[in-house]
Amino acid sequence: MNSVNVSGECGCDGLEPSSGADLMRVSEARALALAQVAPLRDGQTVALSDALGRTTRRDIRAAAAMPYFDNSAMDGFALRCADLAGARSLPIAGTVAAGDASRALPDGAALRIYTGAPLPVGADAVVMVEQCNEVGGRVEFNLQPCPGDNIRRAGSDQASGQILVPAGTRLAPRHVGLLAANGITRVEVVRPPRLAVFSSGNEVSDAPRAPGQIPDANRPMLLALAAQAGADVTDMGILPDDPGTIADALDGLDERFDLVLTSGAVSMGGKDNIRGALVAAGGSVTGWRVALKPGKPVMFGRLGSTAVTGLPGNPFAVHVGFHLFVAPQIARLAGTEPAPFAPVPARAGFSWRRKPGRAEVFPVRLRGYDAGVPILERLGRSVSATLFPLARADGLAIVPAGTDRVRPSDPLRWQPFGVASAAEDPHAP
Ligand SMILES: Nc1nc2c(c(=O)[nH]1)N[C@H]1C(S)=C(S)[C@@H](COP(=O)(O)OP(=O)(O)OC[C@H]3O[C@@H](n4cnc5c(N)ncnc54)[C@H](O)[C@@H]3O)O[C@H]1N2
Ligand code: MOO
Repeated sequence: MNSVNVSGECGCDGLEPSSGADLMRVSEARALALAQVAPLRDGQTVALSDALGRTTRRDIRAAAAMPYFDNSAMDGFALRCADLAGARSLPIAGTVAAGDASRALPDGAALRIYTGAPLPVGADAVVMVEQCNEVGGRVEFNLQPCPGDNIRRAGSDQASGQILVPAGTRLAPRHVGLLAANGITRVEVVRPPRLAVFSSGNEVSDAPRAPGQIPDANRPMLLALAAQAGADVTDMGILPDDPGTIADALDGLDERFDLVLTSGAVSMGGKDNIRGALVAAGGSVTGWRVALKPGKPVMFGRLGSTAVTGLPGNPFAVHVGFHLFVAPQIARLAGTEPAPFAPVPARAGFSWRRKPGRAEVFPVRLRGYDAGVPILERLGRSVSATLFPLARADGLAIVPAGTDRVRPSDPLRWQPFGVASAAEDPHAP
């Protein structure tokens, strides 16, 4: 891991270019990114309707066994199996629907019952309506039921006191559903990490007019990525290429934010001021430059107790840096286990000769499946300044630093963005 001295203690400014040999490996950089943050301690209680994407602070336990009461799994007829001995039909004594109070099953009779209705006291089976004929106030059964048929027993899903959702879970719609099913309307969650997003560069503008100016791609993208990852995001605008102004903007941010994100001005150019400005603001640079393409000049640092992550300016490098380093930082702050990057196995559907030395992340499209394994097509030409190939990708794939060649059907690992659009899985139901 390379730690960049920017304090001046060695008599230099510590910002000289370093050789390729001291680039951090991606795994080292990720560990360093995570070391800049610690799980937040403060919690808050929110309504279940506001809990999506928030992280549970404690185990949430079931207050009662579920289902609450014995009930019917089908629309049909509830009966006592023994009453059918020697008979094929029973008189219908009435109807019990979901929402009705529990009632008793008269001796030698059946009750019409609907799904979810409480099982009548004395009944021991439900026969589906499809397996019955109703004739003049009686029901004829086309099969001999067994005790327990089509009954959902009280407590058969979960016991009282059982953990429904463990601490450290980022709440997804399925968790919201389970908690709602248990009558839970408020949950204790971790305060969302407060995250500040800056862009930088004299050329970057929200309303480009002058020649040489370009629209800001990184700030809107980072705000969207961070919000999706569960952070409480603040748009801090665009910093000019001026070290003093950047240092002033960073000064004091540690009191307001858990993580500060910048993009641009972290490489070798005369205007690449972020590292120096962080030090001038009283912070420190804990690592810089990763053997990663795109995203080599990434900087990790701290300002008081706040992590400062400096992503490069090139927009695709920003996207990649977010997934590899910032998403894990947000997860750790929020108290969840950071997910591994690109854990899904796939195979190449392309050939590619490349210069080894840096791990490379590239946009891919799912072309199809071979015996259930995704076959990926590589998009774009490894240009980190463009988002165009990324926008039509199904995910990101990664090759290790030593890879100089990828042949068709070579194994790869990838990170799908969600449901892939194009390909049909022959193994799909
Ligand atoms: N001599 C070297 N030059 C460069 C190196 C190197 O190692 N030695 N690294 C290259 C790599 S890799 C990258 S990535 C870039 C990153 O440089 P910076 O982080 O300093 O970024 P900038 O120079 O400020 O900007 C790079 C590029 O991105 C555009 N940009 C910046 N911010 C935005 C934004 N918010 N929205 C859209 N586009 C943005 C900027 O205009 C530049 O074109 O450095 C290489 N150079
Ligand atoms: O990080 Mo740069 O984007 O490798 O070109």
